[in-house]
Amino acid sequence: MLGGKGNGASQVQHTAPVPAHAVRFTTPVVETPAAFIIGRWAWRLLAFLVALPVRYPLSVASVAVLVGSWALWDWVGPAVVCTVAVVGGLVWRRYHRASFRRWVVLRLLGLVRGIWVYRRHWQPVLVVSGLAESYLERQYLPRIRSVVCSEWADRVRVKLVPGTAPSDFEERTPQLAHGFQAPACRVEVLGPLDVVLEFPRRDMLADPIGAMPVPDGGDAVDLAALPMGRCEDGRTWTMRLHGTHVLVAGVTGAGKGSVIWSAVRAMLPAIEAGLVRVRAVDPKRMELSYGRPLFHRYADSGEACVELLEEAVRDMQARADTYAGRLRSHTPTAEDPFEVVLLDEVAFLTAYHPDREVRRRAENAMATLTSQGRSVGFAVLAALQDPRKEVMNLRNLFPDKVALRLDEASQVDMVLGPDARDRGADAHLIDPSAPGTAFVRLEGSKIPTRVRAAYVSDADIDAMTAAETGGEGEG
Ligand SMILES: Nc1ncnc2c1ncn2[C@@H]1O[C@H](COP(=O)(O)OP(=O)(O)OP(=O)(O)O)[C@@H](O)[C@H]1O
Repeated sequence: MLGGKGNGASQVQHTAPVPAHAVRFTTPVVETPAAFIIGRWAWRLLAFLVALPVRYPLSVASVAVLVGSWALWDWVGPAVVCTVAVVGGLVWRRYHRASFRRWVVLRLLGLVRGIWVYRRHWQPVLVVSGLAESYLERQYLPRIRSVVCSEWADRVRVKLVPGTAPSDFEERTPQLAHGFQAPACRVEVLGPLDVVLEFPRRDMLADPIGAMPVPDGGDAVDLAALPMGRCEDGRTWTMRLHGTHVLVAGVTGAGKGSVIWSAVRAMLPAIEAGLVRVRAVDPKRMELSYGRPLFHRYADSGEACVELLEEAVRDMQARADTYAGRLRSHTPTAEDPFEVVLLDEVAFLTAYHPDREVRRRAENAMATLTSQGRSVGFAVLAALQDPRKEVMNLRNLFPDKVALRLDEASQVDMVLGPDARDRGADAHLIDPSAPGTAFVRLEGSKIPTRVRAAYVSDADIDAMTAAETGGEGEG
């Protein structure tokens, strides 16, 4: 029988725990003497006091001046110091508002928000969102190193607990944003165990941005940094077009037109000077037809669009032949202008056109332009509503992408790359009432940045075409 002594099985009570080992060694618990604990506290207090003048030089200097003046002149001293400080501050603010904001207002704000918003709620928010680590019944929390306020956001620099990774934070950005009552949270990795959590305080992109000023003259046009609109930190959003290709993706009404027109506007003097030539493919006949006089070539029907693309390919190959063995990069000149191919709703040609032959030829021409055009001064700026592979399998040939409002969360990574959503590029959550808002990866940054394209109105386009045609385009 199974339970019998003869089969070698020992008698075990059903409810008793089964020991993992016959002998268990446990660490002896030694009580720490109180003197050690008090000594450690005293040491930490001393280290804090010694570090104070280095960490907070202005605050420590102010307190020292107040105390010194009080010691020297009784209450008159602090009264005089405070009066001088207040009057000096008012004069400073009156004559140099920007530096006063940077050095006084934003620093004080950082101090107050650091204590009141972040340090006060740090432990509960991190514990509830699952970012606190436990080991041998002790809790380990990432440590706040500093809180710095800019005009639009709080940057909380954090030292991670060894053994954890920045991706733990990237996965919990919604919890952090809600926990600290911010509209969003972005994670930037500075180094090992060193990350910055960026919490926007206000939306610098809430109001529409008027068309950017047209550069003065062809020489002022920087094709590597065309002014397109504004970044969420208030800086001008600039976009490279020379030496790259740009894909602009967004649902209908997301503002693809404003990205295309802002780029054309930023190149206008160079177009007039003959340093840039634009070919426009406009199958919808709505967006680009308005500015026809600005374009070297324009096409709207399926067959004409493909012919335009194939002509661009022939020109590109002819230029590559003349450059072969002589030149390795392109500089725009009147003889060899920078050639831009604008494609509005590229899926019309690659997926929706009923004629399979047109689709095949369009895709071949686009693939050739995007894979060979960069170094010989050909760029493609294409707009697209649906970024899925079935619709546009050439999207990886576009090195730069702009993600306007998208339909689904999964489309964000299709447009901006695999980790874009984890890093806070919530293009699917862009407010439909803020067209032109997008996420882009700026040069030299791995973090997607929120931007808003300037709105180029019909009147602005009229003025641009009038300038090109010497007044005929007006009205
Ligand atoms: N940058 C912007 N700032 C403010 N409003 C904008 C901006 N861009 C577009 N809009 C507004 O949104 C409307 C739709 O924009 P637009 O036609 O550019 O979208 P789209 O993405 O090209 O849509 P579709 O694919 O249907 O052509 C415009 O008529 C305009 O009123």
